[in-house]
Amino acid sequence: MSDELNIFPDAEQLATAVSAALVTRISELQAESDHRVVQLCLTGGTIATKIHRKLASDLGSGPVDPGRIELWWGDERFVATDSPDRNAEPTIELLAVDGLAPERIHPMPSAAGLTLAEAAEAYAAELGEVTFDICMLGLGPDGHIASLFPDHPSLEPTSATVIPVTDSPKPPPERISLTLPVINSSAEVWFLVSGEEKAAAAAKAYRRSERIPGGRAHGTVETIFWLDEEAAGEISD
Ligand SMILES: O=C1O[C@H](COP(=O)(O)O)[C@@H](O)[C@H](O)[C@H]1O
Repeated sequence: MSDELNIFPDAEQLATAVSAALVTRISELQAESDHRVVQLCLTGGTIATKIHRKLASDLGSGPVDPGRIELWWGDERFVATDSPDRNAEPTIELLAVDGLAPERIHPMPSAAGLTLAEAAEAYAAELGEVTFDICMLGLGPDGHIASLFPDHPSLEPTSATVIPVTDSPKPPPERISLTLPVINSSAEVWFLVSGEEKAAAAAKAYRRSERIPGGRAHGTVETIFWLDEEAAGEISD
């Protein structure tokens, strides 16, 4: 298990680099065999949205076969499907790349018909035994990843892969989240962090401080920190 740290001058350059690196990594994995489907878990958040914008054009014009990518989400806000607060739907709209297979796109359920607990169970059933090749994680200034918050019941040890989250300290209060065991079963975890307000959390995550959720997440093969200079401001090697 190894760590890599990549720092870029600003959020724009960070987003460009992450998108390009994703395209490279996905195409390497797909080159393993004609049938290789890449399991990619996306995150919500500000820097992720910038990356998805770049990815929309990079995926459509590069060596990747979009039909052999399976898309999952690390967390979701349990609100209406058309709410701007959702993580998945705005991303799916952005990533309208020819060739992406609709049956391989797995947004978490929205608040439409199911209770929060039922929605979490439904996503766990959909996910089954899937292991992510790459799990992307945003990081909050408080050190949260997905919808796992510090000093909050969402972080209690569990054998579940997906949990309902209530009383989220960050609105909206009801969410669905992958848990640490499933995140940490990913081959690669990529942290995406931008902005000065996240510098302390980024340093703690990089130092693997158990005090924040971000410090407890890692890949089984590799953990890559993608930061801009502001977010990297408190990391000293
Ligand atoms: O609420 C959330 O926040 C985090 C971080 O978002 P950011 O806007 O501070 O970058 C994100 O990773 C998570 O998916 C999202 O639901």
